Amino acid sequence: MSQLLLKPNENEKTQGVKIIHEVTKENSPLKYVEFKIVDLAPGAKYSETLGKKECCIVALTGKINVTDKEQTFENIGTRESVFEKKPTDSVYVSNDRSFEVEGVGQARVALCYSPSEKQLPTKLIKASENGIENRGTNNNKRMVHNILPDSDPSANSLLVVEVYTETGNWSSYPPHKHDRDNLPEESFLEETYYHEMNPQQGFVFQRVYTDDRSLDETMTVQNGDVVLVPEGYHPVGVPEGYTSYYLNVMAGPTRIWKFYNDPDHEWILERK
Ligand SMILES: O=C[C@H](O)[C@@H](O)[C@H](O)CC(=O)O
Repeated sequence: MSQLLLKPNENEKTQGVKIIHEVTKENSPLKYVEFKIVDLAPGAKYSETLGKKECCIVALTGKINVTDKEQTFENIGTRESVFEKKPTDSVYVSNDRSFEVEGVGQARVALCYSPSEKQLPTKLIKASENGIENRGTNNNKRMVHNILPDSDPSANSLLVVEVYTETGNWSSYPPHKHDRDNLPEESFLEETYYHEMNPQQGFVFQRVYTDDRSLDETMTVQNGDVVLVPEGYHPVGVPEGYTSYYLNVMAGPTRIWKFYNDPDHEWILERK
């Protein structure tokens, strides 16, 4: 199995707190992005102290209370399933702060991390503040919720977005990459994908590949899997009958999302 494909692995940290995914600089090829999926039982609490990194706490499903010991945000979260296809609430917490997340009911939380030196204000990112984009044409259509885009100055290096791709469509397509620190042509952003499928037994194909094909992995990705994108193009194809969801975390030396399309496939953008 590809080293870039991570299957969910339940690790009960404390009673009612299960770590489903934990991607760190120590256990992955990534140097900027770190990521966790945490399941919280009602009343269960997960806490963490951040060093020189920032965190976007995404209420994926269910409701949570979040505090950074100075502010508390209660009952945040808008959906019981990501496939309700509505934006959710998130909380940004900066470097050198602590936070605690409590499950109000059963909840799944994504913790999205990247490097941060200059402490910024803790911020509730309300669902209603997510920019919604409908991208693409033909069978390349997808809906994007911009949770923490590069147009939002609330973070130092972190970018967070969620994407819905319907039956028989492709997203992160035409294949694009952002693996060179070469602005204005291209920015270098590592990326993680946290995938969900509806119905749950579904799968998508995701390819991660470089121009020289020194990296060229095509993965069958299932519900709850994480895909790491240290470099390269990273298109996703969704089979007939299924809806794909993924949460993207991106970070690199400069907080700009400037991607470069694979020249072999960029022509599809010219179609009417
Ligand atoms: O680089 C960003 C990720 O590949 C996705 O967020 C992608 O942009 C989603 C899409 O536009 O299809």
